[in-house]
Amino acid sequence: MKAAVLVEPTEFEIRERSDPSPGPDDVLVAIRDVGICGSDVHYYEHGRIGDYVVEDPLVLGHESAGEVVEVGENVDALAPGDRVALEPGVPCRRCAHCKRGDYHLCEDVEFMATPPHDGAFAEYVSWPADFAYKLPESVSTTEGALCEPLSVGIHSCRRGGVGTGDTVLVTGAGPIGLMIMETAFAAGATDVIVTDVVSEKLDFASERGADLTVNVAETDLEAAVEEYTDGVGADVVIEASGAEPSIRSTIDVVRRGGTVVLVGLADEANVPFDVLDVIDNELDVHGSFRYKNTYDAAIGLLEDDAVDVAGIVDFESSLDDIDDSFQRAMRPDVVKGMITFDD
Ligand SMILES: NC(=O)c1ccc[n+]([C@@H]2O[C@H](COP(=O)([O-])OP(=O)(O)OC[C@H]3O[C@@H](n4cnc5c(N)ncnc54)[C@H](O)[C@@H]3O)[C@@H](O)[C@H]2O)c1
Ligand SMILES: C[C@@H](O)[C@H](N)C(=O)O
Repeated sequence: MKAAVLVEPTEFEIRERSDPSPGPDDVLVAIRDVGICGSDVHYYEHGRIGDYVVEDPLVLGHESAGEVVEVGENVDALAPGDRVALEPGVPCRRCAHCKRGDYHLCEDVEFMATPPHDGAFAEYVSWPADFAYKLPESVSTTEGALCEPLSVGIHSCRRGGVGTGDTVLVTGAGPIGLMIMETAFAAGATDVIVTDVVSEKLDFASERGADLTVNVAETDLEAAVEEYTDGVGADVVIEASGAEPSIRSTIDVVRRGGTVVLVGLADEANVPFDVLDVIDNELDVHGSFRYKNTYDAAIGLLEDDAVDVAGIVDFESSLDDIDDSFQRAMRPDVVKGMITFDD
């Protein structure tokens, strides 16, 4: 099979690799669509994210979906021809975190495209069948692949307890912020405010239903939220930019007794946070790391047309054009690029 292998920062090689063969509990999937995520771009540009360093040639891509072409002998739930979305993180299933149900916190998780584990920019992937979710007829493999960022949105809204009638502030209008907005509306939020520093991103968020957008490079966020919420503040603030000023601003714009969810990964681990504000205003501050038990929910939301994920795709390209696609995905006005494979 063909696979796009990152051999050096900013250098892919299309290499011929042997087809993977599924184990007894696995399915072999012919990949159809893979999204280009910000973390793929980061590995492409810098060859590392924090302590995760690309030391050997690595196949990137963890937002994927395709068609089952072979199943292992123990697999009953899926059959060749089924279209599936692949949940990219497979936990050990045995540790204390897995056993208490927090499998996304497993320290031995094998996550696609996180060194040393290969991802899905390849013609075939063999994957545990219980981390491959069958797509109904009405859900495309593009949407199946985008169940991954949608899952980040679902998990963060669950962490924030987003509910009916809430005003939710989402900071950052990248793919993750947009997926959080989609999920917040589906969870019953009536008002979603979105921030960014790029006006095109905010225009796009408005087109997709944001009730208020704030360009924080030009406008005072606290004043804008105060005006919009009659001085109360947002019920839930979900930080999805990773920008330090944005992280710091979250506790200034959430209402007393409200909830802050931190999703964006700051470049610096030490971001000043006024703990007295947290205590005095009785804030709930949650981290949100990847997701657990979200794929069935994501597919259900897509089947019900309760969310739109395909609308964030700016371009589709082939595996052979992966270098150009990554260069294009790095442009600040681009939200999502996809690599697609022929049937
Ligand atoms: N916790 C998790 O599980 C998880 C999962 C996926 C991504 N992430 C992180 O979430 C963040 C968002 O991911 P993404 O793929 O959408 O990234 P992205 O870079 O595409 O989007 C971030 C957006 O934030 C905007 N921004 C920059 N400074 C800002 C500021 N001061 N205020 C408001 N917006 C600002 C940018 O213009 C951009 O549109 C990243 O930090 C990413 O690493 C976390
Ligand atoms: C969750 C996923 O989208 C993220 N990029 C990660 O690697 O953790």
